Amino acid sequence: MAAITRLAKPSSSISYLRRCLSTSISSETNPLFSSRKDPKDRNVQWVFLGCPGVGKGTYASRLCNLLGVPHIATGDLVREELASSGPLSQQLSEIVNQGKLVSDQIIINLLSKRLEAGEAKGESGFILDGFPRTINQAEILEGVTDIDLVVNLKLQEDVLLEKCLGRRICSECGKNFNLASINVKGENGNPGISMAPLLPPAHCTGKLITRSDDTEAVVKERLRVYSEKSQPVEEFYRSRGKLLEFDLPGGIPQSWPKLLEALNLDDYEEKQSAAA
Ligand SMILES: Nc1ncnc2c1ncn2[C@@H]1O[C@H](COP(=O)(O)OP(=O)(O)O)[C@@H](O)[C@H]1O
Repeated sequence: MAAITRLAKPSSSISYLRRCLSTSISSETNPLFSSRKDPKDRNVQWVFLGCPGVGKGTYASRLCNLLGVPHIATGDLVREELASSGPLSQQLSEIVNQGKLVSDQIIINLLSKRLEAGEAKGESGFILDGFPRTINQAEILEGVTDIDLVVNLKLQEDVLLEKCLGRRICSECGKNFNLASINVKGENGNPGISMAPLLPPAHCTGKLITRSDDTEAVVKERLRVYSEKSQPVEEFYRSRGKLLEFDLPGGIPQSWPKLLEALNLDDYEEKQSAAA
């Protein structure tokens, strides 16, 4: 990922990226494109798409543990910046708490810093969660590196809202839990869905917090913004033959094995646990 990190350092990273990308230098001679390695010689470069509350973070982080790649969630980068009370903090808090998207420029800068830090630690490959979220971000990413696969997680909208409202985070260990108990009956040929709550262990129970943007009004706005700005990103990757659609059949116990199967990783998990 040297390309993105090197490109995005200047504060005007997007216009800088655009300038670089519009040059007609070939990929062999342009060092900006040196990260376009043969997929055989590097770890996976995947993207997770899906509406707020669908479980991108849960499944992306599990896959990252399995595949040994970093889980890079731009929402986490935004929240870290918010918590740091740095110069961007106030501006970001207003945007996030209205359910709007942060500017592409700020996101690219946060992502670049994260990739640069990872590169310094010798990280290779990634699963991106929550990026790209606009066509502009998708084009920028496409311009600097190869994405092998895009997983599009899907759940019906009423379930998404319940899941966001039930979401809790342990303020000490940072783990995510969910208090919602979902039981939707099948209707009009659509299958029903059940998801058991993901309850915290006793030592986290008294330390649970709710994200400030997980209120009903803000979640509804985030869902609206997703369909306006991020659904076109699904089409962007679909038309490039990279999109894997995955309808979650239930909670983690039902969905995780099916997801591994869809990714042809069911054998991989068995081999990994046998080797552990
Ligand atoms: N790629 C991005 N582009 C613009 N804004 C982003 C991006 N990623 C995260 N954000 C901001 O951070 C907030 C939280 O992101 P995230 O944790 O991914 O939420 P969600 O649960 O809505 O998927 C978003 O509502 C948005 O304001």
